[in-house]
Amino acid sequence: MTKLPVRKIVIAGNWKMYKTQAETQEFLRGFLPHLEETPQGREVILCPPFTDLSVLSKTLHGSLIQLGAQNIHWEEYGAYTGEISGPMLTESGVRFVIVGHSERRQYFGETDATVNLRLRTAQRFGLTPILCVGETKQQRDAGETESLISLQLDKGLLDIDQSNLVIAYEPIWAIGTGETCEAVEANRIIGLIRSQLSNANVSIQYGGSVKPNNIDEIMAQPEIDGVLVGGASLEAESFARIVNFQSL
Ligand SMILES: O=C(CO)COP(=O)(O)O
Repeated sequence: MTKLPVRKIVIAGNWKMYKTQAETQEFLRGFLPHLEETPQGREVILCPPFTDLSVLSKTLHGSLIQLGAQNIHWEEYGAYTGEISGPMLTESGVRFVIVGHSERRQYFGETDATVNLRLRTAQRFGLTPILCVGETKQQRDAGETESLISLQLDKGLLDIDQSNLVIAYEPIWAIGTGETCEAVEANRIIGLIRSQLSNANVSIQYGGSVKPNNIDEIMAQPEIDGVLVGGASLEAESFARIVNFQSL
C-alpha cells in the first residue's frame, strides 16, 4: 500500500522532564542548522517541559518546528495544583499536546476517561492532541495487546474529532529500554489501530527506543507516519538524524 499524501509525516520529540532553559538554547544551537536539509512536508514537533515553552516559542518563530506540550487539564482554569490549561498553552505558542502517555497513566493515575476529557479540551482550544496507546510486556505476553489497544481507542476517542488528531503507538516495554518493537510488528499494530478509526487519514506514529540506527527501517513501513521520540530527541545530532531520515 502506498502512503496517501494526506497522511502527514509527524516527527515529535518528547523531552519528558529534561532540559532547563539554558540546555534548551544549547540544543537549538546544534539542532536548527540541520533543518536546512529536512525535506519538505515533514512536521517536526518539540514537546519540552512547560518552563521551556516561551523560550522556544520566541526562538522558533518562523522555523519549521512546531511546539507541543506534555499535558493539558480539561478545565479552563481552577484550583488544580500542578496542572496547565488550554489557554495557557495556546498563549505560549503551543499547537500540539501529548495526551495519555504511559508515564502519565502509570505514575499519575491517568485513565481512559481522563484521557478522553483532556483530548476533548485540547481540540476545544484548537490544539492537535497526540493520543498515546500501548501495552505492557505482561499484557503482550498474555496475548492482550490487540484488545487492550482497542479499548484504549474506544474509550479515549469517544466524541473526538478525528480530523484533528495524531495517534502514537508506544509499547511500554520498548520505552527507554533500547528494546525496539520490530518495525514489521509496529506496522501491524498501527494497521490495526487505523482499521478502528473512522478517519483513515489520521497520522499514526511509533514510539519506543527510536534511534538514528533504526529510524530509516521504521519509516519505511507503509502504515507508520512518524515517530514519537524520547531519549534520542534530547541530543541535537541524533534528533537531527531522525528528523532527516532517509526513505529506503
Ligand atoms: O516515551 C517515549 C516517547 O514518548 C519513548 O521514549 P524513548 O524514545 O526514550 O524510548
